[in-house]
Amino acid sequence: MTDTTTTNESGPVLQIRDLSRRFGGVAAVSGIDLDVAPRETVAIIGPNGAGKTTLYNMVSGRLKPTTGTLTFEGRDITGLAPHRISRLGVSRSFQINNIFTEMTVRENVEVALTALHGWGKRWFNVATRAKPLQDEADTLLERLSLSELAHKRAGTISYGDKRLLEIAVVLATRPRLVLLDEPTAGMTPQETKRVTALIKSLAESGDYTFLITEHDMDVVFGVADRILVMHRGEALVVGTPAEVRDHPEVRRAYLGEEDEEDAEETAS
Ligand SMILES: Nc1ncnc2c1ncn2[C@@H]1O[C@H](COP(=O)(O)OP(=O)(O)OP(=O)(O)O)[C@@H](O)[C@H]1O
Repeated sequence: MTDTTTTNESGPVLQIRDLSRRFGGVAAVSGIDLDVAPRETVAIIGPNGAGKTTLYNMVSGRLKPTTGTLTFEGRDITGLAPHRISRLGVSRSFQINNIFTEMTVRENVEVALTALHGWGKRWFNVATRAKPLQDEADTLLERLSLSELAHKRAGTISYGDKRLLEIAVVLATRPRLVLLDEPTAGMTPQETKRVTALIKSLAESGDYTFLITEHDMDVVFGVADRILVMHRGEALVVGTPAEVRDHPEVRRAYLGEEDEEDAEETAS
């Protein structure tokens, strides 16, 4: 059996144990074990219907597990509501609908920062005066390559930039675990390349811990420290990109469910 856990001196950020979810007779996720260490980037991949979304939705609280446990920083979060899990420090990207389109790019980040600092509705007054907050917003915009768009209305920027802004907003809440759900979905190849490089640099900064689902294998192999490969609800293998790439069962799972050309791309 594959060991899908890892040990870390300071303990895992996220610990998944024997996690399962059934929908009637369908075992969407079965007996998943996974540890995500601090500052690690773990990607979940697998063919269509493998159970990635179901697993991801259990971690964020959108779905309750049928059995098993989820532990975040030593605390049992199994079955907690999404907002409670989020308040504990697990932030997920929302695919753009957490962006205020009428506000500028910078204001969007400032709103998220004021929420973090607990200034609530006074955000605008505070935001226009508080230098540390502005500096923090600038730093985040710079990290996401959005500085040049800081004064543009968020509704007017490109799709790829909106996704980056959305990541900036998520990071502004200083999450200790960031869930990115298909961060490059719907992007042009150029946008995908740019976003992949940025996620990689954020991951390499050592400031964040990421759990990512993604269909694009170039993105996955470009950013992940470890990859969990799911197949029919189960963990087929977890390992480094090199281990996963060379794993015969992974090749077979993809070869079995995709056409040969796709599978070769996946494995290359
Ligand atoms: N709400 C639901 N009700 C019934 N069955 C479901 C439900 N959600 C998922 N399933 C089933 O659970 C299995 C896993 O689905 P899931 O969406 O988690 O897979 P996935 O790996 O995310 O697939 P994809 O890559 O196509 O998004 C599939 O057989 C799917 O049909």
